[in-house]
Amino acid sequence: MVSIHAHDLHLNYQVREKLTLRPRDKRLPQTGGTISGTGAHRFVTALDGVSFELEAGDRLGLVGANGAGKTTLLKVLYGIYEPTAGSLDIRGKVDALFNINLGFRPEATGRRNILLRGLINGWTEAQIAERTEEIIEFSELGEFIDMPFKSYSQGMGARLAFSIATTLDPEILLMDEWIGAGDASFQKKATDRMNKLAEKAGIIVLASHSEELLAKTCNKRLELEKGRVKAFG
Ligand SMILES: Nc1ncnc2c1ncn2[C@@H]1O[C@H](COP(=O)(O)OP(=O)(O)OP(=O)(O)O)[C@@H](O)[C@H]1O
Repeated sequence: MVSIHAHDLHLNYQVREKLTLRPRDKRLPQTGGTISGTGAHRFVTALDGVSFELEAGDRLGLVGANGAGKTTLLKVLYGIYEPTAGSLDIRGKVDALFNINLGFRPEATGRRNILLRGLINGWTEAQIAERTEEIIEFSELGEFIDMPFKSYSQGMGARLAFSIATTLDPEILLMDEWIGAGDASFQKKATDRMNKLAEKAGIIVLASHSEELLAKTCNKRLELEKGRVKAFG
């Protein structure tokens, strides 16, 4: 059974800076985490005691102002960053759709990128071959699937990335504001597919600034403010 249990997660980024004689600006920033320390020991606290639990079927919407910590939390859940403190227990295979173009070869065709992307995600060639037609069909890219990825528009890239990431049955899918790139008809299809995925006992975590999208897609909401949980429910 898939689940995510996060308890009191902290994440500090260390930011090395040259020493300057400039006085520090004492104004509190409106956006971003909390800055502390000086010189080579400056830190940004991006996550500050974040706790929540998700079970199979949950679709969590992550909200918060710019710099509130949404992307950082997704990266901690994906294992890119180790939390500075706190505990994280994840059951299930995690896939992520962060930057749409990340992991795509611009010179390779869409079809070849399906194979490469699938291999990176740990699928066998046979598994990928079995699903390739379904991926192409869902993406509605038609003949463009045999054109190089660099000839795609942003929305076309988003269609392909989403189709690959969701066709290979992820157990836990993390997404960062990707969906805005798709047009209205694709967003509708994508929302239906995410609902089906979540019904198949998966977990979806989606960071977005669109309340409308989150209301359509998610059953839970976690609001971050300066790295702290402002509301969860
Ligand atoms: N690599 C990094 N080094 C230092 N600080 C960082 C780094 N990445 C993010 N931060 C800081 O961590 C805090 C949280 O950033 P994060 O990208 O998680 O915010 P976000 O909620 O995703 O914002 P947005 O809505 O703008 O995408 C910010 O204060 C940011 O300045």
